[in-house]
Amino acid sequence: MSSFIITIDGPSGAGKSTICKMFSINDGFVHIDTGKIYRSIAYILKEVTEEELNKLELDFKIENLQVLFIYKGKILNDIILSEDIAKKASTIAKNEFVRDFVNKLARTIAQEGKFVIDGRDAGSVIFPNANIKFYLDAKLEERAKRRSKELSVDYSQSIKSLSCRDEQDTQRKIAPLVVPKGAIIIDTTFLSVEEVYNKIKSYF
Ligand SMILES: Nc1ncnc2c1ncn2[C@@H]1O[C@H](COP(=O)(O)OP(=O)(O)OP(=O)(O)O)[C@@H](O)[C@H]1O
Ligand SMILES: Nc1ccn([C@H]2C[C@H](O)[C@@H](COP(=O)(O)O)O2)c(=O)n1
Repeated sequence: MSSFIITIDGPSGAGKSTICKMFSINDGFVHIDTGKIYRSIAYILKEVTEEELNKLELDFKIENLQVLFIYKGKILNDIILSEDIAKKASTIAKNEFVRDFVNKLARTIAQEGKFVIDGRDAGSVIFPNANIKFYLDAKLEERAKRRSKELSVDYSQSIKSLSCRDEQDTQRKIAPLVVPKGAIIIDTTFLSVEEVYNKIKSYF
């Protein structure tokens, strides 16, 4: 069994999922969004305990090169996009047992084929031997602008919730958001989506 793995890490709103989707459409990579696994757990479980998580039957299927996360027959991907779910996801992501669950699921999915995987620790912890690693960044103000446009929420509210998540995601003890060893850093603040994609492609 063999797989070709690209990891893309970075803070919320840096443009990771957007670029991963382009890799699916243009280059045939299966996209695994590890944030969606954290969000699914946050959405399903009222209280996230190790016992509840061990019983959790979170299924997945790959459709059109996207990994869909399924609970009791319901696809969760499009109903876990709110900033409230994201905040809860960021909070539960501090737990070691939650991280172990997510890492195991991501590795199970990426067994054979071409995968582009985004998150906070995709290249540092989940796939340290990835074929190529990227770290996308952007200024907080630009990320908040993007997020408030996408979710139709107030800009100052976006600034608040993104800074709170940045703080939690970079300061936690286990697998904090870092630039993975060997990752190529791209600041997307002043780049269009196409410019970011072309820059990444120039490294292949
Ligand atoms: N280079 C860019 N220029 C302008 N807007 C962008 C750019 N990249 C992404 N966006 C927009 O910013 C928003 C956030 O992008 P995206 O969801 O890809 O970020 P992300 O890094 O995956 O965030 P998260 O970790 O929260 O999932 C989207 O609405 C997307 O269309
Ligand atoms: N590899 C990952 C992916 C996600 N998380 C946590 C931290 C994020 O704030 C939250 C939601 O992620 P998003 O969908 O915004 O990418 O999930 C993490 O800790 N590690």
